[in-house]
Amino acid sequence: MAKSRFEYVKQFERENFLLPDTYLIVRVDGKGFHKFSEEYEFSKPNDIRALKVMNNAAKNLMAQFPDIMMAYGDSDEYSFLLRRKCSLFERREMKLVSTFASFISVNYLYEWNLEFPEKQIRLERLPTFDARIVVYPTIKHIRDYFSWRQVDCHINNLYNTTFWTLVIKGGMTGREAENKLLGTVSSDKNEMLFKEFGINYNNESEIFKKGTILVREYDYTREGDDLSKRQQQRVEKQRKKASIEEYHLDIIGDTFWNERPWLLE
Ligand SMILES: Nc1nc2c(ncn2[C@@H]2O[C@H](COP(=O)(O)OP(=O)(O)OP(=O)(O)O)[C@@H](O)[C@H]2O)c(=O)[nH]1
Ligand SMILES: [Mg+2]
Ligand SMILES: [Mg+2]
Repeated sequence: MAKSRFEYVKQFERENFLLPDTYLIVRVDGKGFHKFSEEYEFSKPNDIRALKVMNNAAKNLMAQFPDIMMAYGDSDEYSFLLRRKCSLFERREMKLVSTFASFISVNYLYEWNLEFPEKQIRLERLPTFDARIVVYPTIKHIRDYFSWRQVDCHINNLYNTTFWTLVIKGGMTGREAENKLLGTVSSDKNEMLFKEFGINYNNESEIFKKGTILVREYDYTREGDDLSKRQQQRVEKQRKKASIEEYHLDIIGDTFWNERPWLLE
């Protein structure tokens, strides 16, 4: 094909092919959801319907890309684990990051319209998401990564639950509640909720306390380099057909990982 004299500009493009044989985690996060949640009047501290929108958008993403083995989400964020052998977009970083960000944004809007037909999204505040991708070499990193996000969910949720209880039930201003919580640890907040408001934090919904785990569940066949082309295609097909299950587990710990060896194949 004849090249135009302008074609040389293409040489300036750069591509980052992510390290092969490593786990990839893509994390998406809603842009300015503090404002977004105020504008569309999310319940405080947690809006179960908004979480459902987020979870459904993440499920759509998993259904679209069978290389996503599992995902974890809370608040306005989701982390997706891509399998070690993933060759999606030839592991091109920019392709992966931009596709995930745009896919989650449009799916969030789509799912929002199904869940909240009464709350129309306005052009001035559309839901948009950023995305980043991190390469991890070992299973330990992946397990620690998901524990990190889940602990973060717990810490934020305990804080938000106490903060909004002080404001809504305790009649404090935001500033007053903030000051009261300054320097407190988990046990202080638990005690505050219980003693002053009769709320046992343990009885709060699991989805709020522990976040949501989405898992691609299927009959496990060991993969690896030694599979024939035919076997590989069979495993590939299985992965595509696999069901995507939603859990709200106490901890993403040993039992979770040991029961699902294919996630970290
Ligand atoms: N009331 C309410 N607010 C929520 C809920 N989920 C998320 N949010 C809001 O969304 C924010 C998400 O936090 P961040 O992602 O750190 O902050 P952000 O405002 O999105 O800012 P950037 O991510 O930096 O663009 C929270 O701080 C809350 O204000 C919810 O269920 N209810
Ligand atoms: Mg955000
Ligand atoms: Mg966030």
